[in-house]
Amino acid sequence: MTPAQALKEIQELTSKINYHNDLYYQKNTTEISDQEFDLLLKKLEHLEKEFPELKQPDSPSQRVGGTITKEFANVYHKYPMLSLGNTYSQEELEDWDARVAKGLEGDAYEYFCELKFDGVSMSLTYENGLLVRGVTRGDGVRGDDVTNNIRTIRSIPLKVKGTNAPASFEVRGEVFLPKDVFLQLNKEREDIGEERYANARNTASGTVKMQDSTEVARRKLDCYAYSLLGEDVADTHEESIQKLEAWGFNVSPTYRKCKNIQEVIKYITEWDTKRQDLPLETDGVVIKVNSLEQQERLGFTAKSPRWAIAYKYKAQSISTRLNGVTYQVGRTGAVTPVAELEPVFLAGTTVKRASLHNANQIAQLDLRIGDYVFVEKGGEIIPKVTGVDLEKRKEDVQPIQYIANCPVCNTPLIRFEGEAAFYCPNITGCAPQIRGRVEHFIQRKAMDIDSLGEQTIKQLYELGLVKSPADLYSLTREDVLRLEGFKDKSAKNLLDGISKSKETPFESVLFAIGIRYVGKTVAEKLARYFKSIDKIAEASLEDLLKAPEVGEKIAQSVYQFFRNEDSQLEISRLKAAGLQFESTAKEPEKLSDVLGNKSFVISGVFERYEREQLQEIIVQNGGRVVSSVSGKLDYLLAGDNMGPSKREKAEKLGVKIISEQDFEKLLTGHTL
Ligand SMILES: NC(=O)c1ccc[n+]([C@@H]2O[C@H](COP(=O)([O-])OP(=O)(O)OC[C@H]3O[C@@H](n4cnc5c(N)ncnc54)[C@H](O)[C@@H]3O)[C@@H](O)[C@H]2O)c1
Ligand SMILES: [Zn+2]
Repeated sequence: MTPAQALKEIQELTSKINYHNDLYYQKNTTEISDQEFDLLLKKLEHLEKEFPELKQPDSPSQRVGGTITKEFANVYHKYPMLSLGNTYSQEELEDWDARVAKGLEGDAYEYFCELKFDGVSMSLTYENGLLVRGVTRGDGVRGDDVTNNIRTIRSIPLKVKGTNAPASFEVRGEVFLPKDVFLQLNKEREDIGEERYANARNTASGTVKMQDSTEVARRKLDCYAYSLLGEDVADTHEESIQKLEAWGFNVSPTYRKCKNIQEVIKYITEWDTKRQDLPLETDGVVIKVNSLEQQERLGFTAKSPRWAIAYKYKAQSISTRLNGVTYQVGRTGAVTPVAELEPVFLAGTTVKRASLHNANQIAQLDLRIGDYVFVEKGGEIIPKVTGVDLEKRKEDVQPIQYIANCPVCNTPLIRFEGEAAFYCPNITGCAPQIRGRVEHFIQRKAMDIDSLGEQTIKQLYELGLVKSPADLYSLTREDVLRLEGFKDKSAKNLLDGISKSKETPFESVLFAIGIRYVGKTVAEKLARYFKSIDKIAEASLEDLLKAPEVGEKIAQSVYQFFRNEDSQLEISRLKAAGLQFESTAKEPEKLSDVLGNKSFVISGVFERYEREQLQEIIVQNGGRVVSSVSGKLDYLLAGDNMGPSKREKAEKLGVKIISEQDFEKLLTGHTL
């Protein structure tokens, strides 16, 4: 290769890798697999070694991939947070072992193996036994201070156990979303018509950087601790891990000390299949030299330690024939394409179907029936199609024509602006949408009618007895006895269950009626704020936006829902059936008008009040709580750890920024 060719390639690789780094770390998405990414980086490193003078100033081989954000305060790391060198091959692992041996000049050494947890790394600082800071890796030198969010993670001790921890130390750990939590979260999102999250890692990373800690708490993040830093804290990594366990940190019990690289390889082989049963995603094994003194001797490169390496498992992928594409219609009318495959054995199970994200993905992959496609198993139960084996493509294969009509009711499909999915707009006449709405309605978090299940709903629909949730309330004993397997007693049970649901409180009813984007939390907030369905139905877009946590998307959806004739009819029938459409929660007493209709945005954490308490106090005293900073806002009530971007915006717009103490002054009638 000539230097000119090398330069061109180095420049191209540099900008390509930087592009994917930006997607991965800033936008929490990916366009290529980790393995492809790692291959690009290897290529670049290789070329840079051969032509060191051509290395670009922004080379990704010299820096940790992430960056800091504006939404959080930035903190310098006491010890830089680096990346890990990685390999996918046993041979390279043995080369690394040889380099370690050479670096240690013949001294004996041991390894310590841990699984490579796939989440986001976190630095946790403890002082006098208390958690004082949680900071993201950021660019490795500085990270985002996300302490408030980290405090919501139950497995991270706020106070360490025992009395023998040093006065000051730092713990490194991986924050992750357990697989089951991730699946549940996606199920809930699908249920209210939100797009599914692509994978658990990206979702964990996005969650850690959310502005609202109460929402973070609901997401149920978890954390595994894997390193301890401080002065004279331990002699070996093993000892650090034992201390972390003793102090109450959550350490994955999957680690093992290994005498040599052969034992390491045994560990790697063993966990390749066993790791599938772990509660979280893992993508490899991290191998560390056990002695901390030896770690120090081996030192670091620009972006990773020489005393550790990540052995990454190749994604479990296989190629098989795409026999066809079928389409599923969900409760919200969203159409999901499914790949029908020539059955193939992959990672312990036979795979016949795989998910195709949406029409865009089919076009992007340029999929054709009869193609050989690569199928990959990630954390999801259903495998996904990741690419086409072009070498095996036959000449006569035709591009896939995405369907134009609903596969169930034949209504022409529509697409909403800015969304990738196609929808069947026949809300009241399309079977899976109708059944899905009833299933949503009866679920535990909604009306909680456990005497009804999917099968019964299906039968009720097929017999023409239930076409909407309201129909449930006019079912008779005779109707129910027509269902297969129902006798006197079971029929009575079913009807009693339906009847009892009339007592379900308003906020659950509001969730049950299935307004798009209105999940349980939002329903609770709306119910609390507006008090009755009539108030919500009358609310203008502007009124809706004033409710806590309601943004443009939710406001639009709620507004449209109540202007739709079918929903109006359904609500009036449910009202007639006797469901609860008013909040019975006690009205917060009006205490005064001292805040004179002034508007407040609440941000950050407060010493003496919870956020919700502040909201209540403001309303009780004649003020209003709004969700975003604008020129019309009267006060930004700022607590600790408020995002700098909010502050900046308020300053720019000339909005008064007030403290907790200022707020108390306002309450006693002072002006500021
Ligand atoms: N697909 C893409 O477009 C894309 C883009 C950028 C990065 N990536 C992926 O991210 C990787 C680079 O990310 P990186 O620099 O964070 O490196 P890395 O994720 O490969 O390794 C370093 C990280 O491993 C984590 N880790 C998990 N378990 C650990 C343990 N037991 N001990 C120590 N650390 C542990 C830590 O969070 C640490 O920060 C790439 O190799 C690539 O796979 C993919
Ligand atoms: Zn349809």
